[in-house]
Amino acid sequence: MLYLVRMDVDIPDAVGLEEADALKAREKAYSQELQRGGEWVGIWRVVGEYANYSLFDVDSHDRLHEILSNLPLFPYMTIQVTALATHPSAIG
Ligand SMILES: O=C(O)CC1=CCC(=O)O1
Repeated sequence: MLYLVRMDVDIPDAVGLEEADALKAREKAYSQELQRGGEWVGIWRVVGEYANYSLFDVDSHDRLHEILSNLPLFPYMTIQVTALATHPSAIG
């Protein structure tokens, strides 16, 4: 099942630079592990924003929720999920 996910990140100043850097490093490692495993198909920066669009290929809504809710930056994100179905004009 394919999902297009937009993540907007807003880390409050109260978190502090050191903690924010640690969270970002954990986020990167977590993301890259899931990319290597094939569930996180790709990630793109939204130009000019602290946000990304990501494509996930996972078995269930529950699995996507598990992945997203375990993101180290999850407490500081607004997340929008769009489930994708096959378009009738798609050739592949
Ligand atoms: O920087 C972001 O957009 C947040 C993020 C999600 C996965 C990752 O590595 O960074």
